[in-house]
Amino acid sequence: MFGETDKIKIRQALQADLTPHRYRHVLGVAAAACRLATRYGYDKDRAEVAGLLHDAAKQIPLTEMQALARASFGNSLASEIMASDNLLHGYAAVTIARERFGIVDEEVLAALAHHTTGALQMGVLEKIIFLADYIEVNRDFEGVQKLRMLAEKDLDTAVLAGYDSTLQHLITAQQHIYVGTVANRNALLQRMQERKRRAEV
Ligand SMILES: Nc1ncnc2c1ncn2[C@@H]1O[C@H](COP(=O)(O)OP(=O)(O)O)[C@@H](O)[C@H]1O
Repeated sequence: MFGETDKIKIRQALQADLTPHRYRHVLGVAAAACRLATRYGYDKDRAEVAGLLHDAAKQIPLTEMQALARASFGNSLASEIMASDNLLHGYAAVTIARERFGIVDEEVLAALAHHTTGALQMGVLEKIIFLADYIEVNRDFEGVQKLRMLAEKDLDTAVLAGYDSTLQHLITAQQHIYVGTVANRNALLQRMQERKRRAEV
């Protein structure tokens, strides 16, 4: 479990390492994660720590990110993830959390790893951090208000809308799409549809 001292130590380290803009975003994600934890009955301290650390590797050069990710995941990550700082920084943050801050909480570590790509199956904290990253107070993009509203109503519906928003953005910007995200989005959609069908019979 995490106490105030742990959180202060993490905040100080991040403030020293990140740009003011990135640090503000990190504080926003931690605050949004706390609110979602309260809403969905999850431990607030664990949500706050995961929110604080999700971008701990964001400003590290790609080659260092790759070494950090290898320290926790070996050669198990898709080559597309390994080649992109956008996709890799969450996986690299796992090693920073473990080695620099002594974090062993598997749910916190999974939430860091999957906050950009999502995963085929995500637990509550993974969903909270994935969403908090979109809806934190400093974010301003088309559709953010709808995402904030959905996040209050239903976690899965909001995560699905988060995936869709990123995919739509990448298509509009004519950017490469890592297909793992599409598979993760489809797996969630299928589980939601099965749950709905079961509720109807
Ligand atoms: N499937 C994907 N394929 C390619 N780029 C992606 C994919 N998913 C997310 N991204 C991009 O990765 C970047 C980092 O996203 P994210 O980690 O959610 O934000 P942040 O690091 O600001 O918290 C964004 O520019 C996003 O568009």
